[in-house]
Amino acid sequence: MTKNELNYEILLEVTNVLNLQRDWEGLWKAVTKQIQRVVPWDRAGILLYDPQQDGFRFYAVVTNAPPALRTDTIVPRVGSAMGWVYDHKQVHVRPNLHQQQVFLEDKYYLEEGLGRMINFPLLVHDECLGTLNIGSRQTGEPDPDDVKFLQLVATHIATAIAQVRAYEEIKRLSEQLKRQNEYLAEEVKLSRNFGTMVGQSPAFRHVLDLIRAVAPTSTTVLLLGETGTGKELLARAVHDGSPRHHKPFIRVNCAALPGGLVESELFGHERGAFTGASAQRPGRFELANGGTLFLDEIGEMPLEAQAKLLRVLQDGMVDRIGSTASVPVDVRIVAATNAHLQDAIKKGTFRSDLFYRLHVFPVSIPPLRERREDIPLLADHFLAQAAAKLKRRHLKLGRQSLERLLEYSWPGNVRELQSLIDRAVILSTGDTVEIDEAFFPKTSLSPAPSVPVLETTPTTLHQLEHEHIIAVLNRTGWRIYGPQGAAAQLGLNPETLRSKIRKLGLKKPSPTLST
Ligand SMILES: Nc1ncnc2c1ncn2[C@@H]1O[C@H](COP(=O)(O)OP(=O)(O)OP(=O)(O)O)[C@@H](O)[C@H]1O
Repeated sequence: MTKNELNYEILLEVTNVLNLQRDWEGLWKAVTKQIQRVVPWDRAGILLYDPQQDGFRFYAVVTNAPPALRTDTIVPRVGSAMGWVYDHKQVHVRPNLHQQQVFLEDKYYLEEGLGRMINFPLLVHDECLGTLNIGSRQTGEPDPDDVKFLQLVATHIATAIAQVRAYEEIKRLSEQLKRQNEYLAEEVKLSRNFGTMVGQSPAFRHVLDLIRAVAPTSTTVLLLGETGTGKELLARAVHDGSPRHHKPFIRVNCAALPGGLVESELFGHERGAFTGASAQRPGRFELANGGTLFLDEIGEMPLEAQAKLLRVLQDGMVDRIGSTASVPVDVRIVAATNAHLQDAIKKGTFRSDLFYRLHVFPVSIPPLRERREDIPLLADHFLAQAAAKLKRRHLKLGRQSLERLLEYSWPGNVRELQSLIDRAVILSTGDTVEIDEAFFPKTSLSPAPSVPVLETTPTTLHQLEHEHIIAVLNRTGWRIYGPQGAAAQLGLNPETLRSKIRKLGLKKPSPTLST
C-alpha cells in the first residue's frame, strides 16, 4: 500500500469513528490510534476556544508521559501557540522545542520530554473552534505530506465538534422551549383579556403617551402605582410596542415566589446545585432572552436576590446556581411596585443601587379615584367582557348603579371594579345589571365583632389597610381565592393578599368553644 493509499484509508476510518461516537474520550483514543499509523506522536490533544475566558480549554488529550499540563487548565490566547493559530487560522510548527521556546506552554512540553510540536487550526466555515496539537519526542521539520494529512484530519474533527455543539444547542433550545411552553400555558390560564386598554382621562392619556414614547427603546421602565391600577397591562404594552414584541414577555411575581426559590427561578440552576435540583433548568432571565422580563412587585424581592439582579443588570451575564460559567442575556427590564421604594431603602429592605438602576424611566399610574372619568368606560368594558364570557347579550348598567360606582373610593382600583362588575353580572337576572350598596365592602371602621378592635380611630393609612383587610377576611370566612374570596373583594391579586397577610402577621382566629 502506498503512503497515499494508507492516508486515504485512515482518513476514511477517522471519519467513520467521528460519525459513530458520542463519547469524546473513546472517540479521541480511536482517532489518535489511527493517526499513529501515519504520524508517530507522543502527545495528541484538542483544545477548544472559550470566548468568555479568551483562552483554550482541554477537550481531549492522550499522552505517553505524565501530563505536565492539567486538563482543567485554561491556556490564554495571548502568548500561546494555540492563540497564534487561532488568530492566523494557520498551522504552526516548532521543529525543536529545546532550541526554541517562544510560547508560554512550551516549558510544559519540554517537561514532558517533547521535542517537536505542531498546532493545527480546527476550522469550520472559516471559524476556528480551537486547535489540534500533535507533539513528538523527535525533533526536526516534519514531512510536509504528514502535515497536509493532519490538517485534513483536523478539518474532519472540527466538523464533528461543530455537530456535537449543534446537537447540544438544539437540546438547550428545546429545553428552553419546553419551559417557555409550560410558562405560557400557566400564563394563558391566568390571563384575563390583556391587550385592550380603556381610559380617556387626561391623567391616563399622559401615562399612555409616556409608554408610547419609551416602548420602542430598550430603556428600563419602572411602573409605580397602587394595586390593580393596570401595571401589568402597561408592562405588556411596553413590550408590545417594542422591537422585541415577537420575543417572549416573561413575568415574575416577586411576592409570589417562596424566598428560597427566587434565585433559582430568576437565574436558573445546574443539575445537583441543591437538593431537589434533579435537572438543569434555565431561569426566567434566560427564558426572556431577546424579550422583556417583567419584575412585578419588585419591592418584595429578597435582598440576596436583589444583589444578584443588580449584577445581571450591570454586566448582562447570568450565573446559574451551581455553575461557574456565566451566560450572556439580552433582556429588557420592566419593573413594577405598589410599595414606596424610598421607604424600603430607608428600612434597609431595598438596595439603593438597585433602585437607581431601575429608576431610569419611572411612570406613575394614577389611582382610579383620581381619574373618575374613566369609570363609566371601564365599567362598560368589563360589562361587555363578562357578558361575552357568560354568553349573555344586551346587558346594561342601571343609572343609579353607575352613580354608585362614581361615588366609591376604589381602594382596589381597576381590578376591584372588574371583580365587582363580574359579581354583579353573575347575580343579575335581567338585562339591566344593578349594583346596590351591598356590593361595596363595608368600611374598615365597622369590623366584624370577633376581630380585635383598635382602641383608637386609625390614624395611618397602614392601620386603615390593616383593619380593612381583617374586616374583609372575616366577612369571607378567611377565603382568599375565588370570585367570593377576599382577594376579589379587595381588588387584590390573591398572591399579593397572601403576602400582605404574612407581612402584617395576620392569623385566622381559632374558633372559640361556647360553654
Ligand atoms: N386601563 C385599563 N383598561 C382595561 N383593563 C384594565 C385597565 N387597567 C387595568 N385593567 C384590568 O384590571 C386588572 C388589574 O390590572 P393589572 O393586573 O395590570 O394591575 P396591577 O397594577 O399589575 O395589579 P397588582 O399591583 O395587584 O399586580 C386586569 O384584569 C387588567 O386587565
